Amino acid sequence: MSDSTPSLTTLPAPPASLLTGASLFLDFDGTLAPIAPTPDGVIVDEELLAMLGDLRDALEGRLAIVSGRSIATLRDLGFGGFLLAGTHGLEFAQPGEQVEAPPRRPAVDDAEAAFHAFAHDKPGVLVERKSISVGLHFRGAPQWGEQAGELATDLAERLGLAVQPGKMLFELRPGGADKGSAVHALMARSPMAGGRPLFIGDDVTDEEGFAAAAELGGAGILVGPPRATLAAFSLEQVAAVRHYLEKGVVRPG
Ligand SMILES: O=P(O)(O)OC[C@H]1O[C@H](O[C@H]2O[C@H](CO)[C@@H](O)[C@H](O)[C@H]2O)[C@H](O)[C@@H](O)[C@@H]1O
Repeated sequence: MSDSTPSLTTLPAPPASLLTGASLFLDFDGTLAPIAPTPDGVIVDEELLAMLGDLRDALEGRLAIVSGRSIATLRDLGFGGFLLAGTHGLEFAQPGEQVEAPPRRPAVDDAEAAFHAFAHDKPGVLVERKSISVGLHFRGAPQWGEQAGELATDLAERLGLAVQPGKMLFELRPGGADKGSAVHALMARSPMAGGRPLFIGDDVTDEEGFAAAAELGGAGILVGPPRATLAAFSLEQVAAVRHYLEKGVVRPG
């Protein structure tokens, strides 16, 4: 995050005019889909995919999904036709093309084994195996959150991995990238180059995306209640994001 002073006041809603000429970066969980009790409890409906497809066309291709999910999972969820940045900026893929990603490190397997050892006698604690990272979820058993965080921090130090905090979640992944670096990388090439970056997200991992969008002359839109943020605008919830994005879709007739 940059040194700018974060704001705790309620931010204004984004004007629809921001969508004109935008290069749009969309987070997934908590932004395009409401938070569900478990990672695989999320549903992506056909209507959302169709609306995003229309919006991408209206923006001449300048729409990317930038998520903490792996690209394999984003494709399974139905986003195969979109430009994707996965695993918090570590993976990239153009529609239908191979994923550009670092290999899965043995250290991530070691972390996964340690997470399983921690979770096995704690109902509600869940290990999420991802392509090049691993998550420890405690949404189903919040009382274990503090210990989960201590374990993740300790493992990160011992195994040379980065801790990525999330919503009721700690992930371990290789460092060296974040959603901000993903925005910079994508803005340097087609189809995202040339537009004004607009990053919409809800989680702490989206703050680097807000910062990068602002650095490049655009803005961030925070989804959810006020908090310390580098976003300039806010939308209350997922339904409001969808309503806002629909304003950018040009339909014949
Ligand atoms: O960058 P995002 O697209 O927001 O992804 C961040 C993480 O989202 C997922 O976990 C979160 O959503 C789950 C489903 O709603 C919820 O059960 C969990 O508590 C949240 O932390 C996903 O499972 C992670 O892999 C993503 O990194």
